[in-house]
Amino acid sequence: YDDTSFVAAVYEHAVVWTSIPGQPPTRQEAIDFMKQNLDVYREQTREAKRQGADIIVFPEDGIHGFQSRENQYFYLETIPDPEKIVWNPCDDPDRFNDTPVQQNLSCMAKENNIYVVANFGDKQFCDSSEDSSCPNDGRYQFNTDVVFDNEGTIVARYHKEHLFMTELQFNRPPSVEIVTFQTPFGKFGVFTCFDVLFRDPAVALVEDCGVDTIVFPTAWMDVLPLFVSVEFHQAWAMGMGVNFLSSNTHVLDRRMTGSTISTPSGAVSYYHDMNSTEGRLLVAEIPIKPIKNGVRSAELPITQHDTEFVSDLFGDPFTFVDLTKESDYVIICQNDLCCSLNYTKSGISSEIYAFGAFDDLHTNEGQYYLQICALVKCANSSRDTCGQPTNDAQTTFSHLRLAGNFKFPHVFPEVLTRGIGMDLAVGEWEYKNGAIISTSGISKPLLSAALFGRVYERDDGTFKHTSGAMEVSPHLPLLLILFSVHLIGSVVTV
Ligand SMILES: NC(=O)CCCC[C@@H]1SC[C@@H]2NC(=O)N[C@@H]21
Repeated sequence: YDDTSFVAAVYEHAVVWTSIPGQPPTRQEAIDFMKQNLDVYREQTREAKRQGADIIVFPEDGIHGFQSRENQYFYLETIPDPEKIVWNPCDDPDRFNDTPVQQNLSCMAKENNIYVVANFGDKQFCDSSEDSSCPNDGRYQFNTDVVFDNEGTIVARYHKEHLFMTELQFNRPPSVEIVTFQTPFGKFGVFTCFDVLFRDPAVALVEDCGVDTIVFPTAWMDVLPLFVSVEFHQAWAMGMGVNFLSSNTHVLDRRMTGSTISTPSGAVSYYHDMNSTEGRLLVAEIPIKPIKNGVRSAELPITQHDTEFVSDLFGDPFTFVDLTKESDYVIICQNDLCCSLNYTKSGISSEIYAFGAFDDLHTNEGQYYLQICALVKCANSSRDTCGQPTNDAQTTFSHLRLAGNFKFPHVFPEVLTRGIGMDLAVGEWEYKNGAIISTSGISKPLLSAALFGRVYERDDGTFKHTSGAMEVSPHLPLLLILFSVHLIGSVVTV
């Protein structure tokens, strides 16, 4: 690294694992399995260093795979808290019992003079007579990210806060952990996979701790059109104005692929491949201090929408309007959110696109409040397929401007096109003043473009829609004008 940039590496790993619930392995069998993954990690760490990397990130569950709670136990080590104990497992391997994974990772970091970020399971024993939250089996099993510095010392340990619904093998930590680590190439924050949908610790690391770069081990299952790994993780980097190093596991029968090295200007390097069974190393030079976007200006539509319909997008009833013309300016609203789209497209007439708004509680696979403006390719020519997953498209957009009147600050811009696999159209659009803008067009067929707003403020139930009794919107006068225009438009149409 120099004073302004460093070299980041992420490795998407095709994890070697087996799990037969009810038939736990012996500890030695578990170690032998993990060793197979660690051998790959060692080889990739060496290669990353050869390419100049200062830090390498490995994926969630990449060392032990996906286990039942009972089986997971045999893959766990007790990982000491680096805030309390300074430990270099490579230099001092016998300080604690039974720590082969930590020794292996620590020596990998030391031998290659590189920071290593890895995810595996931490066990912490507890006593229910002293700790009322202590699990029945007398131990916490934490989904854990561990960071080794370039000499092999453990410098950070993070226990995942927001476990995904299938992660019954792990426990949530007693309180949310906000974990940072300082390097010669900037301040880093760490969180894991499903955490990215929630405020703490993710947003706190950026807004309260001022980190420059997030390291993000993940085991992310794609869901088209708005939850594709590389699309969502690039969007988070752009929306939050930080570097984002996402390393995914590569398990195709679970729809897990897609890793990125992203900056606030978009992905510098990414990998997404549903055909190959191979892992992939990404290495890229990125700025130590990411340049953040300017403050968003409120974008407010001035006319109202055409014929509306409601269709489901990943469980959310979006209010959509379809794009009937080759070039148009359309507005669509739902609850407090109004979205505008200016576009020019060319494609075959059987393909339909819809532009929609969603402003409500998302309830599918977790509950969280969203405000989303989304342009989507419908799965077929029927309107009720708008929002359904499809990776088939032929229509291109030669001009695009997508905005919304978001009044909450966390908005993530997403663009997904059909390339050989999933494609992010890097360099063909920008996120500026709160809008997705493509002036010269997006060359590949468009699957989706969206402003994904996450309304953390409503999660605790104290903020409601402006139509509710709790709060009066500062935009109420404008919404009334919009609504009147809508009514007039409806009367004229009738
Ligand atoms: N390991 C995890 O924490 C996986 C969670 C990420 C999955 C994302 S979040 C919402 C979408 N639902 C999915 O099935 N995949 C997406």
